[in-house]
Amino acid sequence: MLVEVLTTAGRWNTEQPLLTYRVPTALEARLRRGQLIAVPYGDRLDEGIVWRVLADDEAAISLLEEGIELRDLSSILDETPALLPHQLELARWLSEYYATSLAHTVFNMLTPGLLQRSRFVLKLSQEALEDAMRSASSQDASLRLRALLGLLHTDGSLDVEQLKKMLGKTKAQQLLKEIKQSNLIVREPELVEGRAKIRLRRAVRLLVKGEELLIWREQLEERLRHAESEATAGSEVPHSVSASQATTKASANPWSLGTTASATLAPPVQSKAGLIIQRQLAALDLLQQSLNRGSPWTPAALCRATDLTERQLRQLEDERIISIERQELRRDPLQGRALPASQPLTLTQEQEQALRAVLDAVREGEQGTTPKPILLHGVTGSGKTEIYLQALAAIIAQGKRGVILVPEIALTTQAVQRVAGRFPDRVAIIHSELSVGERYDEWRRIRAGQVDVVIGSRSALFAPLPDLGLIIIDEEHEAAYKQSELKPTYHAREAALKLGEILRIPVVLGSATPAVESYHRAERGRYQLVELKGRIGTTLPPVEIVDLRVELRAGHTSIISRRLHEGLTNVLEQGQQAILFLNRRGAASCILCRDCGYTALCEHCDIPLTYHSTERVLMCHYCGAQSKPLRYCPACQSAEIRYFGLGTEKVQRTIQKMFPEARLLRWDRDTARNRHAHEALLDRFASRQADILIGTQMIAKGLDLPGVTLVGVVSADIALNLPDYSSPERAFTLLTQVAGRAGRGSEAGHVIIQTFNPEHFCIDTASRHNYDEFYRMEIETRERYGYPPFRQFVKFTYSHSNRHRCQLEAMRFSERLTHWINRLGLVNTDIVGPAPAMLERVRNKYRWQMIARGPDLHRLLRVVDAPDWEIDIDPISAL
Ligand SMILES: Nc1ncnc2c1ncn2[C@@H]1O[C@H](COP(=O)(O)OP(=O)(O)OP(=O)(O)O)[C@@H](O)[C@H]1O
Ligand SMILES: [Zn+2]
Repeated sequence: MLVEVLTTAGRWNTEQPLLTYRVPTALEARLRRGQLIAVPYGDRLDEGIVWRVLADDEAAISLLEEGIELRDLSSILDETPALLPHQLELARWLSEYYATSLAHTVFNMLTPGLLQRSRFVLKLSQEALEDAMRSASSQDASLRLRALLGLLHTDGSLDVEQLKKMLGKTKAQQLLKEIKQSNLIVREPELVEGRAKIRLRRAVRLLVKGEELLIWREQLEERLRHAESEATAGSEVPHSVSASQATTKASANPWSLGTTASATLAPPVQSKAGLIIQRQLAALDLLQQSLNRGSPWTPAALCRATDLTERQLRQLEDERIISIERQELRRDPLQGRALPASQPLTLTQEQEQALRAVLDAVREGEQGTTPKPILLHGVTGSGKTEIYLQALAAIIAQGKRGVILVPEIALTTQAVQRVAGRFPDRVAIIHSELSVGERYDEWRRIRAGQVDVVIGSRSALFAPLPDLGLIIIDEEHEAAYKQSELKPTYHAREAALKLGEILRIPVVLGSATPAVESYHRAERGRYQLVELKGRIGTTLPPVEIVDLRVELRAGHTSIISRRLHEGLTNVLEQGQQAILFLNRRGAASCILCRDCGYTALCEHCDIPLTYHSTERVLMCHYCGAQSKPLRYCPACQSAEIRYFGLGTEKVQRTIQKMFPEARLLRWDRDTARNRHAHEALLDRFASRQADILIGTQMIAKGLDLPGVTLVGVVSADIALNLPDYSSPERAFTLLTQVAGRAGRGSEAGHVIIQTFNPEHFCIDTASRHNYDEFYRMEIETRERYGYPPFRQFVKFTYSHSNRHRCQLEAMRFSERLTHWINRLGLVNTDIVGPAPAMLERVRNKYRWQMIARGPDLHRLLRVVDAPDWEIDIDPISAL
């Protein structure tokens, strides 16, 4: 039997051929696709993954004919495959579509820290082991070699890298040469375990049970009485805790408090020997109680609780009453989180229909046709989550399992609570803020089939969940589903669609504001569109637009308009809650006329220009065109041209001054650095310990807080003015989602949007919660300018510490691309740029980029060889 293996050897970022190895007969029966194995590679040992198992005849013969000698694989590192067959198939697609080497793609699908490192160790040779005396006193050995021999005698082995560190490179080389000549030490290749490890801890286990335990206890008690009578000859025999008392009435057990303080309840024991026996009895009681509790005692904790020393505890081990062993300690990311159990709700008619659509699609797949993905377009608060939960419950009842992807930030908050509360103990979580160990433990639970649902961020798609029957992507429009910097630059939605195709299972894409691209696909019939048009038991909140130009003209210069001030006053008086939202991204970069709302746009791209203060130019970050900064507004001649920017801190200060009594909570990247901080902030606001929440785009995501009746958007404009073709979509989505946080409870809510651009179609349509109208206008623009989804984009980025070199390489590369476009005869395909990236200088490196646009760029990608360039395929933004 032969196997094709992807190995960790060599450079992952260039395509490596699959290596073929022979399978030793002893391993044949155990070998599976997707298993991690050790293989010889040169004189090293490397880790690999079984890509394909080949029958002898077909492959071996042709290889033998070519005169290729095959080596045996060394061992199976893990019996349970790390990737399932459908995931290997997904990997193949990802690797092709996102132009990333197969090895790189596959190894990046594994849980972090899993892969083992290859190294060499020095060990004593057989000869040296057999004749230790002679080897140690070997005449012709140098002093160093003798010292090393001594070390190996005590330690067994030494890492060659370690030796180099100890001696320095040259001396180590000399010594290694000497080693080679002597036959006392051998150099062996080895693999070292990765960072992901099982956490073990020592635990005390009760070996005897029932009747046998009672007998033991009686014997101990007998010994206790004996010890006592010896110590206090003539006095009354003290009686200690009796067995029946301890087991039947746990609450009355004086030891159940885990301290010896309550020992005074029984007559005091006098002798030292008696005391030890009494403490041992207490330890038995505690162990017996913990049997039904599930969490075992560590020896240290048991000793602390009973005042036994470890030696005294070990006496029980010697007598074979207990054993002290190593047990796995699971690192549970949900530990300590309140997860209120939830029951299925009675669905509304709309929800019922949506659920039926999903389950029909499941059935279709079972009957052998690939079901269409479902785009679940439901307004904010229409109860999409409940549909997901019931769809999952239905497939679980059929013995299948499901994955639900949610935006990163939502993972730390409500989504997890809802899912974990519905399927207690049957949910695993995967996201980037978990520690390597937590992820590893969750990953193994998933792989072992111990969970029915995996909830996670984009990489959760790669968890080896068996019997996958349904994939749900909540908030499918979210940018976080795209991996932009690291290879492969995949979009989780696209990967999920591919998995759905491979497995013939439905993929449900849910959103109140579907990506323009997704809606377009639904229109063209690639997805089945299912809509939820109304909220449950309430209506969408009315949205009021405040024209900041009018405010200014009336002499009101505060960042909080009079209407918003009024709204906040009301909320505070009624004891309700408000959210104030502002978008800080790209702050201080857009140019705006405060009189007429004019923004400077590139004349070639219809995209807002960015001001570069160092060079004092306005620049289009899409095509690179530059122009002089403006002093007067070209539209109304006003001198009120401003660079707009505003931070959460400033808003907080202003609000605090206006409402000194109000309890404010600020939620942004500075106040919530990790998931615990997010949880804490959310808990505080949800439990009404604050009145007003001020935050950036983070707070727009999926929060369901019934106490919130007012949502204020401090400035809608920055979101509109990012120099990117996708910025209208982002602005609309953001405004609609933020507005959707108001009035979700029993009290009616409303929304106030402050803007200098009240007529802007994004603001206008968002204020009417009108997705369809927004979509019509946006798709028309996209078509007119050939933006996605009408053409594919690929973004190429180059960085270099020298600005000139960076620019030069960018120019050269752009010429090469253009050359290839012509050679290949790619129609309707061109290059925009090169231009400096939005953030031109990052960590002391200049960045230049360009965008290739065309109906299908894969032919181009196959011929360009640009290992030094970052290549983002289907970027979510042109910035
Ligand atoms: N059938 C039902 N009966 C009663 N209440 C329901 C029902 N379905 C959902 N709800 C409640 O309606 C509220 C909104 O639901 P949910 O948070 O799922 O909305 P959503 O569609 O995900 O919204 P968003 O897109 O804004 O996140 C929740 O508090 C939920 O408990
Ligand atoms: Zn331009």
